Amino acid sequence: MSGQTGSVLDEIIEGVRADLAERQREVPLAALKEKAAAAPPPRDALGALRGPGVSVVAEVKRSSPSKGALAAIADPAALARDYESGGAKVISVLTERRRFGGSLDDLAAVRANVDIAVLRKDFIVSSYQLWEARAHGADVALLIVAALEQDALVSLVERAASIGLLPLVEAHTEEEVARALEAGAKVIGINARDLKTLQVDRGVFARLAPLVPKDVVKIAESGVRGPHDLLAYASAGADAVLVGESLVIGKDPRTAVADLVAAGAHPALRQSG
Ligand SMILES: O=P(O)(O)OC[C@@H](O)[C@@H](O)c1c[nH]c2ccccc12
Repeated sequence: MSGQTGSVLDEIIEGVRADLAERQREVPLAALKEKAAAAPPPRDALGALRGPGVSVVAEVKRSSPSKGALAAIADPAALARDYESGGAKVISVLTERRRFGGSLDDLAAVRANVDIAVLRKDFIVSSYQLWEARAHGADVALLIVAALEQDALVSLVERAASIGLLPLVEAHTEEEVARALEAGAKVIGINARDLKTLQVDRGVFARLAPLVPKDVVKIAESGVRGPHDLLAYASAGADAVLVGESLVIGKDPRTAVADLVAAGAHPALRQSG
């Protein structure tokens, strides 16, 4: 590290901006727009997330800033197919390269090999990245409140929707939830991990969920080790959970997803039983 005082998030975004500038030099926006026009039409991710039970969003993630290397994932499409056959409703693909080991090629490979909706998980700071997402077949794009000024958040939420992407707006604090709602988010992810410090606090979801109106889909993100964490999030009001690490480090991702899906199928019954 350089000895600067920036948070982990600041450092990640600095790298993202540098990589983005390079891609922008290589691929003109007009070319991306043409590619987006030729991409398969967006899947109904909102419908999938609102479906019965707790939906599972399963993530393709090779490494993370907190843990370093997690799994090699030589064939992201095969992993995504396992997730899909285990009952995942959406596949999340980390496309950030420096800290998470992902790429747009991973996104395209996953898109070509599953039928369900696909989320581009990255640090989106520019509408160029939304066009990239759609051009590589994404149906959903993550927008992280902590990474964006409010004006930028508002315009990226609108732009995402206008190009057919469902914006998933991520918050970690009360103020960020308010900003997400202000920006018109219909799907809010509440991340248990503070991206500035990388600390996980699974209690964040239960504290923030009551601030989100009923008609807004709530996704509990990070820290799901297995069915009992899913049930805890479900009882705090989660419509869906987003799970990465525990799936990629396990031996059998298909069964791991299926176990989560089974736990989420009848949460109300399980809580009272
Ligand atoms: O691996 P976990 O603890 O199951 O977490 C998955 C997901 O929530 C996490 O990867 C994540 C949530 N928000 C993000 C924003 C950027 C990068 C990564 C993330």
